Amino acid sequence: MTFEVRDLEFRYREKPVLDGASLEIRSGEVFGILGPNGCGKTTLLKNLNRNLRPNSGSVVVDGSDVSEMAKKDIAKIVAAVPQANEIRFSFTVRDIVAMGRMPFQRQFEGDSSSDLQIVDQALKDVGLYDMRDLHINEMSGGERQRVIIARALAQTPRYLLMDEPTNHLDVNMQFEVLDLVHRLSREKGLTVVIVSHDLPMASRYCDRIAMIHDHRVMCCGTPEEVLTPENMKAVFNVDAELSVDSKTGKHTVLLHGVAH
Ligand SMILES: Nc1ncnc2c1ncn2[C@@H]1O[C@H](COP(=O)(O)OP(=O)(O)OP(=O)(O)O)[C@@H](O)[C@H]1O
Repeated sequence: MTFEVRDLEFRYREKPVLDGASLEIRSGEVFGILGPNGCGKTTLLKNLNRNLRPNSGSVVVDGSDVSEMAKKDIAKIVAAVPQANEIRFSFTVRDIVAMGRMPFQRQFEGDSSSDLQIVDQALKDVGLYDMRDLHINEMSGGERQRVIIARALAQTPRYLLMDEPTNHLDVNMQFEVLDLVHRLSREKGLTVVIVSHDLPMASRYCDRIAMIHDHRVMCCGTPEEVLTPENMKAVFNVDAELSVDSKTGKHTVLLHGVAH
């Protein structure tokens, strides 16, 4: 089972963003999409679940072209955690997480007991079970972010798309959230696609990384293959190196500064 992007071209009106982007995301991996501001990471992510449609090329999930699938069928397989989590109405946390079950329900059908179990598990997974009856507008930015992650988990997806998921989170919560999705990937085979600016976090958690540069996938591979000093200089103009954290044995990126 894979998520494939084949020779994708995407323009906003006349503005070319992606031109010939191709990659393959493998089942069960944590896959990072990195690149500088404005290179098209969010645009690529939105093409994966047909939030946007490419001008040419295709996106194929588990053998099916997403352009030929019903939105509801895509939502049964692919859940998204978008970047901005504006929720205008005052729903409770539980109500919002329960929205993740909608692709599996008929119109006007209520939550079944198995839906409720899945919702409660998602709330526990993100540490919000005790806050389930609060209204979303009573919560902090980081707590809201976890509500949106729980809603996506309640979709019981095979693929979880996360756009800068740790943006509003303090460092402890960044580790909690990334540890959680990493564990779900290992234990339940969830495939996680993360758009990020955080090179140390990406190198620590991602099995493979795609670097977007000059409208295409410049390189794709393991952190060792992609996060070379040469690539980080070429793409971000920084002097940086991939290193192994002596305490955890995990990858990290040492950022020395602007390249000269
Ligand atoms: N709705 C839109 N209409 C027109 N141009 C857009 C739109 N959304 C994004 N763009 C432009 O397309 C380009 C790619 O945007 P995108 O958000 O995909 O980049 P990104 O790599 O995710 O950026 P960042 O790291 O800053 O979040 C940018 O130049 C952006 O200004």
